[in-house]
Amino acid sequence: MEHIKLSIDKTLTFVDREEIFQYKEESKKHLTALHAGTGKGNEYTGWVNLPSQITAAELKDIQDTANNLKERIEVLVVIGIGGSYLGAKAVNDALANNFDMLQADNENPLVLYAGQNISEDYLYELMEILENIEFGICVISKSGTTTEPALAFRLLKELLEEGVGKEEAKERIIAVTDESKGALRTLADQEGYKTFVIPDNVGGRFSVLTPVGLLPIAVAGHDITKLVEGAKAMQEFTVATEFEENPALLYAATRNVLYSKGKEIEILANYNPKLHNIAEWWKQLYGESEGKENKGIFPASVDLTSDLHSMGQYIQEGQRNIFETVLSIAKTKYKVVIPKDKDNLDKLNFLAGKRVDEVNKMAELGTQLAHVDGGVPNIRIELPELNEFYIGELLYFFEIACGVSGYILDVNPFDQPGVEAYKSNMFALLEKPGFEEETKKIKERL
Ligand SMILES: O=P(O)(O)OC[C@H]1O[C@](O)(CO)[C@@H](O)[C@@H]1O
Repeated sequence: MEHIKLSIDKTLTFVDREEIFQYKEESKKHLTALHAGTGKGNEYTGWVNLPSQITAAELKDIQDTANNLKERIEVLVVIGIGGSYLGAKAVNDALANNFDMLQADNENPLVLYAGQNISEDYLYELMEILENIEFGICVISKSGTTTEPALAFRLLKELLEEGVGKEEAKERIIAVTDESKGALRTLADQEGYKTFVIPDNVGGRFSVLTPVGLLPIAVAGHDITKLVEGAKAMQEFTVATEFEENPALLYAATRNVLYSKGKEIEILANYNPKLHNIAEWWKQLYGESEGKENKGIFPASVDLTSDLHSMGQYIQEGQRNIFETVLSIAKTKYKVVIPKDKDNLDKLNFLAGKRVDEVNKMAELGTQLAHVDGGVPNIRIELPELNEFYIGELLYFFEIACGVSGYILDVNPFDQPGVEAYKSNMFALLEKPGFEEETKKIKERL
């Protein structure tokens, strides 16, 4: 079976293979600890075996719920923030037609997102559109108490109930949350919504292969069974494969060696706009997992070749504290051949007869060589093609590599204590009951 491929060859003018290979035993130990649940933050390692544990009955329940929604609605609004929406958006955008919104014959509901910001204009414009559309809501929050999604849900629930009545709204609202805790669980039980559970031992950023990601992906019409199969294939591959050929262990080790040499920023680059939100998901995964105790690689991303005309200058000649990881798709879905032009005013006839993808691939190779020459080590990840199976492999690959990498860095990759600071300031400023002391203190600083 073909898998996604990792190449570290273009880091080897910056680091020795031996420096990477010295992590062989350590990274294997960390992989074992993740599977055995014996490492730091082990109460949140339930995602490690998710792909092999998810049952056909669970997938069917998700698919049936998606099918039921599809019969009632034209738009599904996924309400969630961070890990409660980024995975679904990443997969949906990777697999959808680039111009999905304009496709009149789309038989699947359009998936939109809310609760991932607190912009009044965003919510106003969304509600304005939804007023004339048959819509449903999938509200997702593991804690069930996060302000952004709770606020959006309060508004959209009211809009939906006003539009179709409380009974029909109940059929169109699905809640994904904790089994027993949190305000969303209480509300969902009280209102009688269909619910799915985010397991206690799976943190938000590792939850894409639970109903958090799978339900919105199924509603958008993508094959969740194939997605899980891909993740399972990568789970098995990473367990069975020796370090030298193991993409996850090699990626974790290589990025840590680069980091130890001052390469503090990793840029995830793609050459296909459909992968833009894979990078957004990846940024939360690595940023929240590793950025703590004053340590961690800063995860950034670019869309190429677009950003070669904006960020390209910096990557080529700016501070030499970056390395790049390139996501490449071997085979396109469609074929577009460049035509010959009799006047050739644009001087592009030398490309006539070639596929657009050949140009894209040469841009990719040329950029990689230029960046390496400019002092930017390059890692390359190749997907044979963009489909559910290989996206599933990619998601699991990044997750398991993240766990190993976090352990090499010697942090707990599964907590995110730093996220609370802004929340407590915001509540103090908004004078939330219970924050009286904080309110007094923060007001003195203004
Ligand atoms: O699903 P929840 O509990 O609403 O959390 C959403 C996001 O907020 C965070 O907890 C950070 O505040 C992320 O880790 C998480 O993905």
